[in-house]
Amino acid sequence: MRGLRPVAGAPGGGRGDGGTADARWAGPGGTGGGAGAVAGAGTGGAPAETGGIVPAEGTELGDADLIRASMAELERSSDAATAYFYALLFVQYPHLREMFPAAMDGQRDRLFRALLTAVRLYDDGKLLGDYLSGLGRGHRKYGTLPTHYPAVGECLMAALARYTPRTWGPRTEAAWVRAYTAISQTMIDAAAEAERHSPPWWDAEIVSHERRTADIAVITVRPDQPYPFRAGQYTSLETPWWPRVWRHYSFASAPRSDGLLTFHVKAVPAGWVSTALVQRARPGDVLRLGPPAGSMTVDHSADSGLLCLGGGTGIAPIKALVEDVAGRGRSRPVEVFYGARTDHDLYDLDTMLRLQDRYDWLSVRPVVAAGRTPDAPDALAGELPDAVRRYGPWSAYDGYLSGPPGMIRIAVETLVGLGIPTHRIRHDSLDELVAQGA
Ligand SMILES: NC(=O)C1=CN([C@@H]2O[C@H](COP(=O)(O)OP(=O)(O)OC[C@H]3O[C@@H](n4cnc5c(N)ncnc54)[C@H](O)[C@@H]3O)[C@@H](O)[C@H]2O)C=CC1
Repeated sequence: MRGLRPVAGAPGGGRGDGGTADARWAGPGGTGGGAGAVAGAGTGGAPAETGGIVPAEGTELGDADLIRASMAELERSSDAATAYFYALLFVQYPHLREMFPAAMDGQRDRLFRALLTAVRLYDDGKLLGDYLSGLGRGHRKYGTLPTHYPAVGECLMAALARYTPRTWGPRTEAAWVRAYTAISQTMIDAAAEAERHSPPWWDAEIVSHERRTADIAVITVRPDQPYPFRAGQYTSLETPWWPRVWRHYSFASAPRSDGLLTFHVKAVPAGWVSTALVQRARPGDVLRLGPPAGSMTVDHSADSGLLCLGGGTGIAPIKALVEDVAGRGRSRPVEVFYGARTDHDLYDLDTMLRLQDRYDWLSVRPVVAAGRTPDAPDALAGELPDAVRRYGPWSAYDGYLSGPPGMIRIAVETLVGLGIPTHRIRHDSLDELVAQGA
């Protein structure tokens, strides 16, 4: 796999032959060690022919093609395949069950989305490496060990073999074995590296809980150890009420000298974690936080202006970005469009307007989708992307987008149409956002 390092000490001989015949999943072997050999794909075979990982020149593309074709076939039965995968995993390795939430619905989607993301990034070694490293660091909070990867690999191969009958064969299996071995090793290495300087999770006590509307709370926590992160990033969060159910929340402030962290949470229908956080959580309750993630951060080496669109609670990381720019003490135009369904939903408008009063480089424009706006008489009417189109020019700005996935998709199109190239538009992964906040 391009861009991924070869597995140090991977079992097998490393023919790099593009996957003829009998490759078997044998598990990664490098840092952290301990990942023993297992038979693959239910075929009960000999240890792997997986060594080398980066196949000989010319065979890489073959692997990518084989895996993409396999994923395209899998997509049609992804629900059944992931259900089969987990059923097999828990039957064969019952001790792993306790690492997963009681209800597995969301978890099934997560596995499939992670695979899709890895396949989508397959040809971009840097992005793929970053993504997998983040995944590896994030898995520490679940108690994932290097020895767990072969079990997952074995069940994944079995699920692929069963649910992709048209594309499955020795070459595809070999391609998957190489890919999974490289993926696991990258995750294991990243986890081992993170272990040297940070805990697997942070306990964080709620120190303030402020209900802003019937369904939105602003929650501030004190982590038990210093929590390093950058403005614009997010974390994963677990509540005591829903063990092993983790949800993502963006930090609503830049790092503060008192070490406190703030989140904006909206209770969404059927959102167990968000509803518990808004309705049940109180000061004194202790949450768990995973490591920081996300790359919607400010490039302080540039001078370009920031065009920020924050939809609903998506205003949280935008506020953090504004504080970050302010903290650098340099004037840099920052234009914030803050959208909500109704004026009543502009729960953080006062804070944003106070920031605007303080900084002459900052402009904040509320945008309300629906009807009359007695609570925010100056608000623009319409959807966020439409409002942005009425101003500009924006081609010299970098775009920062935060909010519902539908808004982000349309805003990307809008900003590209207004002359901002995609590489200068930042937002969190839409795959991650789908699971955000629920
Ligand atoms: N880092 C991030 O990107 C963050 C994302 N979020 C996400 O933001 C969302 C916030 O939810 P709510 O407050 O209920 O937002 P909401 O549904 O009330 O919408 C907020 C704004 O987005 C606009 N919008 C929504 N869907 C749109 C679409 N399809 N096209 C164009 N504009 C659209 C609305 O008009 C409104 O201005 C959640 O999905 C949450 O997961 C929250 C925090 C951070």
